[in-house]
Amino acid sequence: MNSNQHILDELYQVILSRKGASPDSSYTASLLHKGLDKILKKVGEEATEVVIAGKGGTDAELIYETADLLYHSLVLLAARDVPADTVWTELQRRFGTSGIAEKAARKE
Ligand SMILES: N=c1c2ncn([C@@H]3O[C@H](COP(=O)(O)OP(=O)(O)OP(=O)(O)O)[C@@H](O)[C@H]3O)c2ncn1[C@@H]1O[C@H](COP(=O)(O)O)[C@@H](O)[C@H]1O
Repeated sequence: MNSNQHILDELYQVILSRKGASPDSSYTASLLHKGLDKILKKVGEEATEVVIAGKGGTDAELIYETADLLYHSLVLLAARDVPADTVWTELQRRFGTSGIAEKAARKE
C-alpha cells in the first residue's frame, strides 16, 4: 500500500476481488454468497457491539469492534455495488461544515 492509499480503499479492493470466489475459501466470499440480508444482519450486530464496547468496554475492545463494523460496512457497499470512494467524497463534501449549521439548513 503506498502512502496515498488508505487501508479502507485497499480493503474494499480485496472485498471486491472476493465477488464470485468460493465461499469455502474466504469469509468475505461466504458473506457475499449468503446475500444482502445476512450482510445487513452482520452490520447490525457489529454496530451493536460497537455500542456495547463504547459504553463499558476497554479501548482495545472499542478499536476491535469498530474495525469489525468498518469491514462489514465495506462488504455491504460492495454487495450493493456502491464504490467506497463515494463515501469518502461525501465525507469530503461535509468537511469543514459544522454539524449544527448542516442540521439548521435541513430544517429550512
Ligand atoms: N477485515 C476483515 C475482517 N474483520 C472481521 N472479519 C471476520 O468477521 C467475522 C466476525 O466475527 P463474528 O464472530 O461476528 O462472526 P462469525 O460468527 O465468525 O461469523 P457469522 O457466522 O456470524 O457470519 C470473523 O470471522 C472475522 O474473521 C474479517 N474478515 C476479513 N477481513 C479482511 O478481508 C480480507 C479478506 O478476507 P477473506 O475474504 O476471508 O479472505 C482479509 O485479509 C482481511 O483484510
